Amino acid sequence: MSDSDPVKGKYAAFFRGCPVEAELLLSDIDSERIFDSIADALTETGYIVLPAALPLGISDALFTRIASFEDDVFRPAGVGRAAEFQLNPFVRNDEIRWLSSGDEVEAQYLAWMEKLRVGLNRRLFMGLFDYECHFARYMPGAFYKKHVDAFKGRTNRVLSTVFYLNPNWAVDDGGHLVMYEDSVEPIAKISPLMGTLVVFLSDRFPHEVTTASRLRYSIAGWFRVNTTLGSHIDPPQ
Ligand SMILES: O=C(O)CCC(=O)C(=O)O
Ligand SMILES: [Fe+2]
Repeated sequence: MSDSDPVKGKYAAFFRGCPVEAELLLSDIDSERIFDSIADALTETGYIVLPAALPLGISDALFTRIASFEDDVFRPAGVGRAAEFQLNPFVRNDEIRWLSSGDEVEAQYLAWMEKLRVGLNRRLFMGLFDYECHFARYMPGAFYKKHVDAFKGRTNRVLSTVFYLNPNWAVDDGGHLVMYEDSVEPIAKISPLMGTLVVFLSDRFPHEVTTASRLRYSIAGWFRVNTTLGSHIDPPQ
């Protein structure tokens, strides 16, 4: 716990002697501030890049987990949902594995995203209903061509997240997330560096993953709104 931070400093004396509770509470104070920044950025520009949003222990554990998976844990990623799902290796050739709360480490990531969901609904009334996410592994040479995660009015995915798990990534390694808005010029070019979290409005920013020269790990996820219609319970779109 650091006394130099004004908010932490204020509570430091109070919590001296009970470090576990203090750290837990302080990490909540940290995440509330991060949720403020995310909410402000979504209102102002529609996206944010945060170099170290989650507690370091969670990033490290997620990296250890994805790096320990055998090859057969991953499935080739496809394009389109449900009945429209198809493999299209000319568009993307990464491999994925969905997260589930059955694993302790994955549960910690999902729990942080649940706090973010509640935090954003409270601040922006976004009506975020649930969250789904998968690990992604891009082998050297893999890419994901320019796409949007959601088409306006045709999807229940409203907010995209990407979290990177690549220690010591160099600019020359490629594998950038390149984001566009209205023009052909990119608005952002993001290195997939360990601990970086990107959050953006799903229907607003076409984006691509450029070819990487080394193995690239990430967790891509989407907050969804509930689009239950009549007898169709939250249909996939
Ligand atoms: O890994 C990334 O940087 C982005 C991945 C992506 O765009 C997606 O999975 O939809
Ligand atoms: Fe995407």
